[in-house]
Amino acid sequence: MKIAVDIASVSKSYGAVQAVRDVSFTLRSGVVALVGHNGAGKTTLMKLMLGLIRPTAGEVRVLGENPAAGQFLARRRLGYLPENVAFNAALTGKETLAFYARLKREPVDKALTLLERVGLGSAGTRRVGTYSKGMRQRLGLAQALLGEPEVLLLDEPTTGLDPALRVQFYDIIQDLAATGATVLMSSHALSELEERTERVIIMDGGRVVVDGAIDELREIARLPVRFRVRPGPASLSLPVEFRPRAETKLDTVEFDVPALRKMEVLQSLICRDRPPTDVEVIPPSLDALYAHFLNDRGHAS
Ligand SMILES: Nc1ncnc2c1ncn2[C@@H]1O[C@H](COP(=O)(O)OP(=O)(O)OP(=O)(O)O)[C@@H](O)[C@H]1O
Repeated sequence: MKIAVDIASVSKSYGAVQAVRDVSFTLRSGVVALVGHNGAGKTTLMKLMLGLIRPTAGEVRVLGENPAAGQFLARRRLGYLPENVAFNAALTGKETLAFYARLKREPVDKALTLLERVGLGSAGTRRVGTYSKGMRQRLGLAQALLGEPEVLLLDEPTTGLDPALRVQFYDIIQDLAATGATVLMSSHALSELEERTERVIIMDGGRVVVDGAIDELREIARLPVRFRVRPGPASLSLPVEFRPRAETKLDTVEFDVPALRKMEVLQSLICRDRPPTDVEVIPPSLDALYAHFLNDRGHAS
């Protein structure tokens, strides 16, 4: 699989502010989440990939080219949805998309089919000034999808979308990733990323704190796993070290077990004379992993 984005020892300072510090990673096809507190450097990294700003040190390559070079031919193969989409309120959705299609030298007819794809088909003739925030966000996504980009950079794309639209949004980007595209999205909505990204890059203070698949992050963090046991008619006696959590529901018992002892505890539960009627083993969530990696660095989560 070819490398679509190559960030090599990249730093970016704005005067005294070090927004990005010695960051290196590569992106191939698939969906990658870029997460971190406000000001962690996520947007700055995306702007570097777009060639809107130049690195203070290091090298950025997107689709084999330097995006800040005068003739960045790969620009047409890039899509970008900024954090705050701003459109001309006087234009209709169709006119807006046609305008961006011409800028990107894409056929306008084909571009307009994207309005259907993001669920704005019937609102295409309405002026953007009358759109809700979610509708503007979807128009922004349609603009970013122009020309079936090979690299799609999305800055907090699901802000303002209701739960049904979020599901639709993830379906669209997963379809695109399935065709071999690279999708990098920054987000604060960790719980919805968990099932939908193959890899997570956590940033803090301009640096990459950890980078990997969620299971790899779990492996590194070694946070306890949660057991949720339905004892059934038999009462559940637990070793003292596994004290039930206070908020346990009436018919279930929940307790935390060190990751390395998961199988041993599971086996001891199942091999009882009267085993529980149900056992759920819940791995640490992305929220918990995020708090763990950032707390390690002396932050409150
Ligand atoms: N044009 C600029 N001039 C000066 N400082 C800037 C500029 N752009 C960003 N910064 C600073 O660089 C740091 C990183 O900002 P950036 O916008 O990349 O963070 P972020 O992770 O995208 O944050 P958020 O989640 O709030 O969008 C912040 O301290 C920010 O104030």
